[in-house]
Amino acid sequence: MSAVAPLDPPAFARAPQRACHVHKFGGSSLADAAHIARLAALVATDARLRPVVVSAMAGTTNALVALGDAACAGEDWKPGWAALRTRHLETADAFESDTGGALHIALEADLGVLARDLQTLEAHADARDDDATLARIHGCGEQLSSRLAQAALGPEWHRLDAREVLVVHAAEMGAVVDWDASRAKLAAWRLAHGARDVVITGFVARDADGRDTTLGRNGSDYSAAIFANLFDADALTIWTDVDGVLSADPRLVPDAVCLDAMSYAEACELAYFGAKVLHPQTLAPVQSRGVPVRIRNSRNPAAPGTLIAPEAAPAASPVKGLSLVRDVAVLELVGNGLVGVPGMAERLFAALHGAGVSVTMISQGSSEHSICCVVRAEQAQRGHDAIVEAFADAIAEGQAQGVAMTGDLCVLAAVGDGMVGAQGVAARLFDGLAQAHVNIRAIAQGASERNISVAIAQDDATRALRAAHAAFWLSPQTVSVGVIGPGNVGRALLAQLGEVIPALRARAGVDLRLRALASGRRMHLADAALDPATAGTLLDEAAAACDLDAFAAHVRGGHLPHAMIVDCSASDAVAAKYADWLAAGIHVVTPNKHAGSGDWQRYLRIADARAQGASRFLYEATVGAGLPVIVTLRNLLDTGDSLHAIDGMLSGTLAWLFNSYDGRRPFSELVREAQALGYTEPDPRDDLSGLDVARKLVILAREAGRTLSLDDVAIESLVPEALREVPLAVFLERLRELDAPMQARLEAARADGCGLRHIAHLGADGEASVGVRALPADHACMHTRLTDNLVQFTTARYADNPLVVQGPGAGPQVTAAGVFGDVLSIAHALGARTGWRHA
Ligand SMILES: NC(=O)C1=CN([C@@H]2O[C@H](COP(=O)(O)OP(=O)(O)OC[C@H]3O[C@@H](n4cnc5c(N)ncnc54)[C@H](O)[C@@H]3O)[C@@H](O)[C@H]2O)C=CC1
Ligand SMILES: N[C@@H](CC=O)C(=O)O
Repeated sequence: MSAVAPLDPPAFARAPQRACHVHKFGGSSLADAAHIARLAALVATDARLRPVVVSAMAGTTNALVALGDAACAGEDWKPGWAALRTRHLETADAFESDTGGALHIALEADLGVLARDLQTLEAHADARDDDATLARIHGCGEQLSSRLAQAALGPEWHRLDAREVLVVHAAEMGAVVDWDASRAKLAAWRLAHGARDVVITGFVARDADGRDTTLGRNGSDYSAAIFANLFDADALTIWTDVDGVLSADPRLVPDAVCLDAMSYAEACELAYFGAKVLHPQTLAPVQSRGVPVRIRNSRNPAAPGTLIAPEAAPAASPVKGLSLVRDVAVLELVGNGLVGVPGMAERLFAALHGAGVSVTMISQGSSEHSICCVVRAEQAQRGHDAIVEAFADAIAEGQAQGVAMTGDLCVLAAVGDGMVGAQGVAARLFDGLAQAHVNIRAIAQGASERNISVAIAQDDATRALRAAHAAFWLSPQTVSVGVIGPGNVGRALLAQLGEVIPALRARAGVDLRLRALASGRRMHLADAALDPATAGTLLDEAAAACDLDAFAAHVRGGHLPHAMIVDCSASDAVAAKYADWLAAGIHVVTPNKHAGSGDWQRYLRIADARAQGASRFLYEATVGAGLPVIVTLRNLLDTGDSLHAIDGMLSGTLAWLFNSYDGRRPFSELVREAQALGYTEPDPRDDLSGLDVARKLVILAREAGRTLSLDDVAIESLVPEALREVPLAVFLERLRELDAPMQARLEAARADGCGLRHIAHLGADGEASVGVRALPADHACMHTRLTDNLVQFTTARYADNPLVVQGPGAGPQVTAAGVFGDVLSIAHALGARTGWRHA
């Protein structure tokens, strides 16, 4: 009997009439009659010899295990048996017309055997020790499903009960195939049945004494690989319900990608580390012959799937997949007396072996002061006690300090052939985990370099997996974005994002993903990226009530490396959240002036929070909309200049009003038009009262290091006293009350040869004022157009001829562009990350 698949099978078994392609269908591909019919259609197009290996119908094996347990416990198994019977017979109805009743008869016969076995277990306690009976019960699902598949495939197809040919024996590491015996039996079977296509039961086999057995849970994949070897197949396709092998568990990592190809070694590493690629044993029978295995989706046959072959072409990322083993514990033997003493490791692992404890990961520092290993949580106490016993003498004599056991851990493994000889891969992994604030408890990498494993707290598992995935598969400039306030500016920003995001991703690697949107009343949170162009429609009555904390938690808590909130509201309540968001590592961008000009203590808290969260707060659009006003001032100061004064026009609305107002149209009519054009604040009184300009002046003064507050600004308001406190709607109704005073003011200015402009001034001594001024025709501010802002910086360097920034200072499009500019300058700065290269 040979444990390893022989490379040279007997000649009679090696003489295929035509090329051979083994197909294996899992339970999900046999869920019902429609699936089974699809199975038949999928193999129909294959011109090669087609051995088809089937699992039981989805859920059947679990049901059979439960029936066996019930019978052993003397419980009533009949309702469960009847349900299985009904399911299979009803499925058979879809195919029965083709087989003239034979199918039902055959199924009833299998179900009869099942019932008899269950009865035996129920009635005879001593029969419960008979593994063969249980194996027959557990493997009954494949008997039934193979009959259904055969009926769907057609009368020219054979059916092979694998127990007739497959001989195995149980071993510590699972079922071992007796290749010579199996090959001889299959050859005899084929001689008797001809070289026709054949449906084969997966999972089941017999031992050398002819007793029924199984290949263990998920053994159908193993069956398929064994038959691919026995049939000398050129290819094996495993049909399942996913498009192929993914880079990580998609339930935990929404960005997991389907891999085109991987090597046998990579597939084995991932399988051992919990990724549901293939049963760990599966590859051995095909590996010895170099048979390529393709994992495909029977529900989406158009997808090419994942090819597993001896070698895989290098991929973009050196790491091919990430997997998690949950519920593990670290056992650590510590002792000064262990240093340099041969045999300590041997004693420890012998103790674990003796206790039947399997070791998942091993790590020992070169100091030899401690040895630690990771074991399954349910075996941890047993392992701990075994090590304590094995080292009882050393512990008693003080040479070993004892054995520490740390539970609630999991192991995250990064796997890939591309890691071999590559520098910087571990750095990238650890950097990703550090950015996600994940603490690493133990590290292991074998000399094969195909696998780096880290033990981490179980609570960190999802965050760690996402961070590691992002580190290898996502651009470092991938940002989870939440937008607040889809009004004039917010809507324009969403439209601009919608137009530019694809090009940004392709050209610059900047991957902005809109995952949350909120108005004052509603919010919509999404895991996958929303289309910014249409996202506004999601804030209908069905959307959730707006909760800014939940909003921020969602934006931050995603699977993406960075988070950013763009506040396009004019709300002080939203601005009050910035410090918390920044401290939590969320970048904030806004045209909202409340934070920059509001309470001084809050302003200071925001500055502290930026440092605490290593996050950025940009607000260029708060002054001059899309104009580079704040950045100009910052550059002047950062390069050592000192500010003397700021003068000019800081309101787009008031600029447009006074540029347009010549007395022919009432002032109130122009105010309504400015509002309709999106120039005004949500409440136009903020503009007319001078408050909006005062806010901008405070923002600039603070940028220059001054502790100015709104109360320090002398503000002239254009809003009559009687209209200052009334509701907005009433104010708008009574807007005409502005007309007479404004007409009088214009006429007085004209009488002096002047025109009207709204002017802001910040002086060297901190004096600040905003209000309407009558200016001569040759004044620079009289040569502005439409919504032009004109900001004049008088500084030490620009003392005689001030530096001027001029251009449109209001309007949704230009403001949104200013906001977008801030978003991009943050995203671009996120670029640098540890690279890798091959030695
Ligand atoms: N319109 C312009 O030309 C410029 C505007 N800005 C600033 O941009 C911001 C937005 O201006 P507009 O779009 O014109 O105003 P808008 O009134 O059209 O839009 C404001 C949006 O904020 C939302 N909102 C209000 N309170 C909220 C809250 N508590 N939580 C969440 N969302 C809330 C509203 O539902 C609305 O969607 C303001 O802060 C404004 O000062 C800055 C520069 C120029
Ligand atoms: N309403 C403001 C908009 C920009 O801050 C203005 O008119 O300037």
